[in-house]
Amino acid sequence: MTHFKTLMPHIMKKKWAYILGILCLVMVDVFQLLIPEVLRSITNRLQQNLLTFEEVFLYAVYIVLIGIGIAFFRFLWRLLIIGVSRELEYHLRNKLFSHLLTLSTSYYQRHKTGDLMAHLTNDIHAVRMALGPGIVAMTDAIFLNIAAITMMLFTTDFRLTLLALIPMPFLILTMTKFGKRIHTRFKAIQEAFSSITDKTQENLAGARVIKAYVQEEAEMESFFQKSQMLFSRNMDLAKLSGFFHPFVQFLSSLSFIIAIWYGGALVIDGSITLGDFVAFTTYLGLLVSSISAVGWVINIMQRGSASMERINLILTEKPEIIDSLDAKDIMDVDGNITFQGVSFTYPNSQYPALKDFSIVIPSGSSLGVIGRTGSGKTTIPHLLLRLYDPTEGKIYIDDYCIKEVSLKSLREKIGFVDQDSFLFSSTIAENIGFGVDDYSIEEIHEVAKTAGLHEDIMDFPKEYETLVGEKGITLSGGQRQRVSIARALLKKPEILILDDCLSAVDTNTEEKILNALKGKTQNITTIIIAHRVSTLKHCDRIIVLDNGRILEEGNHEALLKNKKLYYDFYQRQLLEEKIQLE
Ligand SMILES: Nc1ncnc2c1ncn2[C@@H]1O[C@H](COP(=O)(O)OP(=O)(O)OP(=O)(O)O)[C@@H](O)[C@H]1O
Repeated sequence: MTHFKTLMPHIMKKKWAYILGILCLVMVDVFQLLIPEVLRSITNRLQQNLLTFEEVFLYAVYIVLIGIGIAFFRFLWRLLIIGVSRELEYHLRNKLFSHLLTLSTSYYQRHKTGDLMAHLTNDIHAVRMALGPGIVAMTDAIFLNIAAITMMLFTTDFRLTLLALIPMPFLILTMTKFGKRIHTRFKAIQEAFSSITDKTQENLAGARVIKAYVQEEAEMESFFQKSQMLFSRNMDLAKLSGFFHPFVQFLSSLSFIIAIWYGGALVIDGSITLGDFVAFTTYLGLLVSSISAVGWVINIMQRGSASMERINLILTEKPEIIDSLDAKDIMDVDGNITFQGVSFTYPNSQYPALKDFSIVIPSGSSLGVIGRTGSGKTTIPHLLLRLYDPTEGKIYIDDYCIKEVSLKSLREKIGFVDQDSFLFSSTIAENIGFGVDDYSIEEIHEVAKTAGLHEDIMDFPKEYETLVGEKGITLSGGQRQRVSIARALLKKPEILILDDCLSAVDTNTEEKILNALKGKTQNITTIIIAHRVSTLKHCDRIIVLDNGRILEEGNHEALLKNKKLYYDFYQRQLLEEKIQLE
């Protein structure tokens, strides 16, 4: 139960709803405990042949009133306790989601999406079940058990009560023993569920690749294996529960056997009345059902606790990249960028992605970055945005060391178009406006025009209101890239970084976009990362990266004269263009 500590502040805020709910629950139990007393009276009056029609009517009224009382208080406790559990679920879901968004990029590298989705669905559900229905069943079990035993002891016969209670310690022992095993098996189910959610998520996201590589059967096979694993773990739990519940019922029925055998004898020898016997067995019924519910309570609490433990693991995870204690906001900046002896190795990687990398990019200038794949190009914006912190060295924007400024203000200054061109499943206008609070449709049109996208959009049936499917699936690769460029421009950033985001457009369109961008980005420091020389040739300065180091630098003409790697890239591009023309 210690795992629920995380929710204590929220639980304390709702303590009155819980207390009132529990009082209502106790009222329901009190009404339930009145029923055996009514039955005792009726049976005694019947046995003595004293029951009149008026009395029968009166007893019927009592039963109806008890029913109304039960219904009324049951409605109230449901509203209060289940209501609170829903609120706690709501807070936990929001807390977990907000926390997940604060975690650093490296966290997502270590954890799978499906796993996190499972936390957000199954685990939160299990916690809610523990804090709502679990609390209800626990209160019921405690109150009804104590009250039923007290009533049995004091209103019938204490020897009969003690005898009927003999199986109860065995019942409790069985339930505690099984509880632990249920906990372990439930945890195993949750893990298998995470794994299958992850597989599903990955396969649906990669549906096109799977089809293109005719991997449907292989993927199905691997999915079936995971599904089989989930099934067999569920079966393990079902087997345990399947044995557990009947066994609990068997132990409880022993109490009835004792009650009928010894209680019957007491009625025959006149020590107790028939009414006492009927009331006693009704109390025993209440007792047994609430003790059996203890099994369910243990089960549900164990599940909730296992889930809360998993959720706590995420909640206690500290983001690696955070604001320093005295972080200040970057105010107006010119956009000078300085990398000073920066080295960086990705977590889980053995090789540095950047080695002793130093460069000064003056404000308003453009820097082209080219290099073989894996040479460290994308790592430059990753470090500048503080998605990761360098292992060595420092990065400055103007005179601000980026580690000493607030992440929010740093990232607000930078417009980054990454290779993935990730789009959300909303309209084109909303995708362009993502991250900007206040924009007009005219501004959206303007940035779309600069990104060479406006005409394409106007051909869509709903123009800017066209819904792009999940991840922009209804747009072409080039259109997705241009939506991402427009999104970055709308931010009006001081620094603009385009990471290989023109690779899916032809060289003519690329030329047009670059020209339009040039007009709009004169005062913006621009970093353009590309594989094609054509994308970079107009940059003020170009660097060629190799193995995380600068191999060459200069402008297009100077680099061509060098006749090194840049020249090779250029020749290759010319050759590719020639082949395409033929
Ligand atoms: N998240 C990561 N975790 C571990 N290693 C990484 C990660 N991202 C990149 N790397 C490694 O760091 C090195 C530099 O990667 P980077 O993405 O900067 O290269 P790049 O030049 O942009 O490549 P490309 O042209 O293919 O985009 C590569 O060896 C790559 O394998």
